[in-house]
Amino acid sequence: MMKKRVIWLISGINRRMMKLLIALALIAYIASVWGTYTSMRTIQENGELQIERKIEEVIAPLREKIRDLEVSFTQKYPPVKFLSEKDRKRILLTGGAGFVGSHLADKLMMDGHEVTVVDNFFTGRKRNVEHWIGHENFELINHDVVEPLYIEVDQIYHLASPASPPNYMYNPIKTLKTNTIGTLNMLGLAKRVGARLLLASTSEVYGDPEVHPQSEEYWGHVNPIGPRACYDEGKRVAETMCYAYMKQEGVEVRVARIFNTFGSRMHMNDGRVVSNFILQALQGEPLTVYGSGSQTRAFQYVSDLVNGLVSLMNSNVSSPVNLGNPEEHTILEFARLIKDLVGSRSQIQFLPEAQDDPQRRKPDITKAKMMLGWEPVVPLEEGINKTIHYFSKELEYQANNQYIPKPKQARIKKGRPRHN
Ligand SMILES: O=c1ccn([C@@H]2O[C@H](COP(=O)(O)OP(=O)(O)O[C@H]3OC[C@@H](O)[C@H](O)[C@H]3O)[C@@H](O)[C@H]2O)c(=O)[nH]1
Repeated sequence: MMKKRVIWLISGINRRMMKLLIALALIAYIASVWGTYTSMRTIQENGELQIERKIEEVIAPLREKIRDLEVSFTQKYPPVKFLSEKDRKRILLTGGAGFVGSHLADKLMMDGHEVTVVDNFFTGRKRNVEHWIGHENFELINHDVVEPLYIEVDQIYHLASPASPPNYMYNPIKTLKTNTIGTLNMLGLAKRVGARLLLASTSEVYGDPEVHPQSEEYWGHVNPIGPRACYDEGKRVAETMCYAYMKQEGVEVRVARIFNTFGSRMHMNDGRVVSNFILQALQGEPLTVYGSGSQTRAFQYVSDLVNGLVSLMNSNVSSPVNLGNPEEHTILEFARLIKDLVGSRSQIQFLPEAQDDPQRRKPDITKAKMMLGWEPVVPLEEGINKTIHYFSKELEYQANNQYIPKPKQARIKKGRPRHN
């Protein structure tokens, strides 16, 4: 009965209806499959979105850190001028990580030159030039000028040598080697590559002067066998070498006779009067005056010296030139001035006078004024205040590193110092 009814129903549907029904069934099927597919997609997309959100949460702070690092990298160096190939010089700076050398490196870098600093780090410190490390115009080489150096340069500022009396007396043979063999090596390099060399000579070539103030014509009054001779005579023979290379080999030389200089980046243990007095005043310890304190000095701020050195290098003056500040003070006056500027209650303590200590010193800078148009511009008090600020910061830094420096005295060490 049932079977008959179905056959009757089917036979009642014509072919067209059949096709329509099949099409409808197909559409229904596709719609249901599509529905399942899209809902699965939504679930999947939601999942993916959540994962992405989670990843973003982790990555965002990292991305920020990278951005900060990129910013700090691009702002890392002090601004540097752009110089054309023609004006940009390749400059070698021996002793460039030291007190004066590092300030000179700053100026030459900021002027847009390519600077190679060479230092053996006896008194120089990496910290003094660390702000240039990685700069495309800057190179730092750990090298002792007593050994030859083979590089290509246009100018050489030859500053390598300990300069403070306790430091140069610490190892007199090494001081002599640095100023003689070291200078010969640098002159040899200048000759080979056709570079101009500026020697950082010193007011100490005038010894304990009998002429006052000291002009470049004065030949000096030096004890050749005293404790200062390693430096005084070392620099005197370095000058002699410069002029021998100039006359015999045609090397272009410049000789700066540098008078007492002070400023930031002087080593805490340097032992020179400015760093000693400031350190003692800041720490409330007695200011140690050697002898009666009636001996005189004239002090220049380091930025003035740096400008003088660059002017001299780029001038056509090949004979020696004094670079110093002619404002003369006794050491006792100087102790009182520093005590006042620090606002310290330190006492002044008189110690035995140092052997062969020059009694009077003051530069005659007529030549520098006339030939270079140079003279110091930083007033003494301004320079000292800047230096006091620097040393206070240094004391904080050292205290954080559990190291309290003590001023060094100008006494020769007992025993046989090492040298090489
Ligand atoms: O604690 C101290 C240190 C030094 N002094 C005195 O202060 C005067 C200056 O002494 P410094 O050690 O600062 O420097 P000096 O003038 O003796 O030598 C300097 O001369 C010129 C540069 O070339 C060198 O930087 C350095 O050799 C000297 O009379 C010295 O005896 C003190 O009275 N007390």
